[in-house]
Amino acid sequence: MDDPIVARGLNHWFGSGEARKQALFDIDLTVARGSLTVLMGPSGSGKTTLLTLLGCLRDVQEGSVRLLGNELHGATNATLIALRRRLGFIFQAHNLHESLTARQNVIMGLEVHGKIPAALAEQAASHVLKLVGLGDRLDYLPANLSGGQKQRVAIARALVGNPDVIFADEPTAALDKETGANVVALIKRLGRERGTTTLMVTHDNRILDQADRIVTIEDGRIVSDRNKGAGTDAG
Ligand SMILES: Nc1ncnc2c1ncn2[C@@H]1O[C@H](COP(=O)(O)OP(=O)(O)OP(=O)(O)O)[C@@H](O)[C@H]1O
Repeated sequence: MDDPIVARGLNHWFGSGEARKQALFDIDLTVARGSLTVLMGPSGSGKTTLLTLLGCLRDVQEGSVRLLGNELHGATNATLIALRRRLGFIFQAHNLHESLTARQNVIMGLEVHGKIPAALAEQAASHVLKLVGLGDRLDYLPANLSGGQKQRVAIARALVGNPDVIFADEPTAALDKETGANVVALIKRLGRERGTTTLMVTHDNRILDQADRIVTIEDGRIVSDRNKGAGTDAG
């Protein structure tokens, strides 16, 4: 099977004219199916820019990104929309709907898949909320949840649609030790059992220990690529 993420000669700029600044330089990266890859590096090094480019949240300006077999450079809107349905995003700003309960927020993660019978959607949402340790908070509103609990709702929402690829930006920052470990264990299990591929920006040591691979970016360039598991290789 094709590698789910293949970037070649990826360059990216922000701004225009005199203010134009290059954020990524000639990035080559191949990510193996089912692996957990961590992106790390100093603030401003380009981690989020790379994550959002690979996750089709930003247009590719120069170079190639093949995501799940589809070229993103010049891709049509229809292709991008279809692809996004196969992705799960966990970002720090959890963007939960304040008027919806935890379970209803997670059900929102299924809506991109079209109409799903309500009972089935509720069952799926309850199941993932239990997996992230919120089985006793299904009907709570975000206002009545802690920061870490809200983050877990956002994680459940990203996972409920069985994404092929998960893109995560510091997903465990607001979590206590045990919950953070549980979330990573869940991501690892999805990788093993379903071949879910995860690319994650983090400095969390608990995750670095568990990662298959650690890619370090500095000043928009990959400066180190450490393969801890088998089967993955630098692009
Ligand atoms: N929308 C933008 N407009 C202009 N410059 C930007 C924009 N987004 C990012 N940059 C610049 O691109 C570079 C890379 O930023 P990026 O957010 O990818 O870094 P990062 O490694 O994710 O940083 P952090 O760890 O602080 O989140 C930085 O110099 C940043 O200032």
